Amino acid sequence: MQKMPVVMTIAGSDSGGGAGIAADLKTFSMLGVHGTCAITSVTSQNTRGVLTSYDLPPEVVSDQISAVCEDLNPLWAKTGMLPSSDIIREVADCVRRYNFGLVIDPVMSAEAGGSLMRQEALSTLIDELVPLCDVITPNVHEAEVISGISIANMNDAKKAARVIGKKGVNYVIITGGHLKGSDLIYDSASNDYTMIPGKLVKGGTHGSGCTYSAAIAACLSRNYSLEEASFFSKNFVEQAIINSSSVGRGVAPVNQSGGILDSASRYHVFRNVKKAVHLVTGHRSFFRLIPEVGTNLAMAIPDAKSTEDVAAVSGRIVRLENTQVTVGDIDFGKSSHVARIVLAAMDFDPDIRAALNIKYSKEIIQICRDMDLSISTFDRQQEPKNVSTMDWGVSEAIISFNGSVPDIIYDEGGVGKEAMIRILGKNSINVARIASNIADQI
Ligand SMILES: Cc1ncc(COP(=O)(O)O)c(N)n1
Repeated sequence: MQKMPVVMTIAGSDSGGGAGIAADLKTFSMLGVHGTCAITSVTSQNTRGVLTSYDLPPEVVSDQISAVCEDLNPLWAKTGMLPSSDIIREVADCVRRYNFGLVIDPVMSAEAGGSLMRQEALSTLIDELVPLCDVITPNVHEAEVISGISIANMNDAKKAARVIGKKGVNYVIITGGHLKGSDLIYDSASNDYTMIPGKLVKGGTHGSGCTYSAAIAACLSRNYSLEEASFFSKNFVEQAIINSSSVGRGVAPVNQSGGILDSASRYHVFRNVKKAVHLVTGHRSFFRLIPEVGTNLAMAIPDAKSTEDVAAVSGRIVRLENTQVTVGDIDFGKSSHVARIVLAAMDFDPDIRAALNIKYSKEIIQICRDMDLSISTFDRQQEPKNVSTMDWGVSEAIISFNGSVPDIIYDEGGVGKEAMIRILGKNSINVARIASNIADQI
């Protein structure tokens, strides 16, 4: 039997399942560590805010921590909601007694409203627990409160991080919802700063801070360096935000499984495109089908929303004498043309996720007919101004085919526009096989 790292969260419960121990345990589970928990407070909460909270007696908090530590021996823990000075002191005693590594997420209030910490507890946290921790992960607002410095830009964030570092923390990570999406890591031993670049992603963020600090603790327990842990955790939270779902009427909770599903489907699509590219580049006569503009072969992840979700050959497949070669690597977001064909087809049938373009000739269309492929067409002369040809043409061909996606969509070109055939299918290997069959016959 394999041995999983054990990680503990010391935090509040959120009845709405979005933040606190719910977010932490979901994160631990997604990151392959065994999650344990010590509950500090039971909040009656939903996506619209905290209604009431009931703090557990401090000794019940330390009892839970002891029960976990004396059996499961977690090497890392994270704290979330620590509502009172008494609870913070119990936690500090436990950190000294059991000596686990500690990540502090200095939770002060709920995003949707409601304080999660008594006023007097803040100085206890700073004076008695912060000096015992390895990493603290405040957002900009929390960093302002702890450091007393107001933060408008990266320079202010650096000053605040230094002040917080002086309280006895090894690493301060200021998370960047307000720093244009970038995070700042301050290493107080070497006085170094590292920026982890990011982007502001759209989606629900309830539980994002909890998820981030839980991911850091999980990564550290798997022996990631702090920089690797922050890089990974940032990406994990971005994916959790992008994949959030509005399960209630307030702020949508993040979805920890989003990133993993996304990476898994990207990996699957990447491999599929790679095999498909091998099929056509290894074919003895595929070059005969390559149009002037080159061929591309694209496949989208399920639920693709933009060309970023579609993998293709970055510089297309081109003819080189009597062979065909790829120019550039397979990657997501590198094809606009063929990727748009896929996205347009997916609007009609989400199962059709791959496309490949080849040159047009009457002979090739006849071969397609003989192969019993379904065929539709559009006329470039009819194209309205200010539309994307791929979106418009592909939709036209599908609409005139009674709304279902045919195997082949072609057009005979226009002034300065090369005529083209597109092969569509469920995955890129399928369309590459069809292309190879056509090439066999030409
Ligand atoms: C029990 C508990 N812990 C932490 C948070 C903060 O999370 P958020 O700021 O995303 O609401 C919360 N709302 N509830």
